[in-house]
Amino acid sequence: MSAHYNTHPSLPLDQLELAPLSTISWSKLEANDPAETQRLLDACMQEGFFYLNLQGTQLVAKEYTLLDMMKNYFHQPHEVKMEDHSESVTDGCAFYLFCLPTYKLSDTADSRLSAGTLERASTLGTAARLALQISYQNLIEKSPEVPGTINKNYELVSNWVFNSQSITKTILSRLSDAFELQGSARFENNHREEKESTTTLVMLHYPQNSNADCGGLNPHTDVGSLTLLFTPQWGLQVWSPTKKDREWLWVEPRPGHAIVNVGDTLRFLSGKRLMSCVHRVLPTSGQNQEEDRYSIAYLIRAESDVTFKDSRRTITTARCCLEGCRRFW
Ligand SMILES: O=C(O)CCC(=O)C(=O)O
Ligand SMILES: [Fe+2]
Repeated sequence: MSAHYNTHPSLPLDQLELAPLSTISWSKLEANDPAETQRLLDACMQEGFFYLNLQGTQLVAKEYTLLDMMKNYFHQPHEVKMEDHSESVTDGCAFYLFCLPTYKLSDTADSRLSAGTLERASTLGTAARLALQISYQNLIEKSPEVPGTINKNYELVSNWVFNSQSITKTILSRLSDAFELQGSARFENNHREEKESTTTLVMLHYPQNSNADCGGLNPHTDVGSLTLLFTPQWGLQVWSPTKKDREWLWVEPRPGHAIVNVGDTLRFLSGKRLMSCVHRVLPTSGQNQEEDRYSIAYLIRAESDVTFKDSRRTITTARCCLEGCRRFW
């Protein structure tokens, strides 16, 4: 099954410079191993990106089943997909064209990029990628807007969301421990399931043959708290925050592992001690998307009312942060 996705058309794999990301063990984190918590903290402070070894978990067991569901969905005729179209990008359950909320580069990210790399951001209006998404809240409330495909695969999708929620909440809790945070200051206590938030599962399709102007995903930091990403395919790059000569490094897809990154909200909630690293997706040949690419991103976001100081030291909320980003694009 995985062979259908695990290709890498014309990338010279032996010549790619890979991001040297740490690998964190989920089983050790779950068992509350103090050394693993320290390694997690180091990864989130230095790179803001790490591999999470999830071998043996339900997410790894079901990854290709979910990818196959996505593949079947996205291969339907345009008119069929448009039945699930919705203008809303934050309220969840939308299939939408050309309007994925790729996030405004935060000021902190901005200063880490050269003008050259920012240029790609301006091509965003014609982006070719498509997304099927469902918010945590709409899913558990079984909102009437839940797209048919998700309703038909409710058990698969809801188990994916619950597992992703539990894993990302545990990571937040370990980071709170590492910072010795107490009570309402603890990160996980700002991400309570019963409170309103825009926590969302986004299933992405980068169509074959989209070219460099509209393919991929422009450089950005994620606006939320943590992103738990699964993809068996190449394309993701991170802007190295540590290398002196600052360059784009490829993130190798690793079977059995998710790629986790810190978003701006968690960066600000941590008083900027955690890093939200700039990343992007390139069409596989650099010019052209040589094959359909699929990725699954679980975006855990703080409760909409949670306040924090942004990079201008202005007090803002997770909700305003997201709305600002949508206006920007
Ligand atoms: O598709 C990918 O590999 C990355 C997606 C991403 O960066 C995002 O959804 O914010
Ligand atoms: Fe992202």
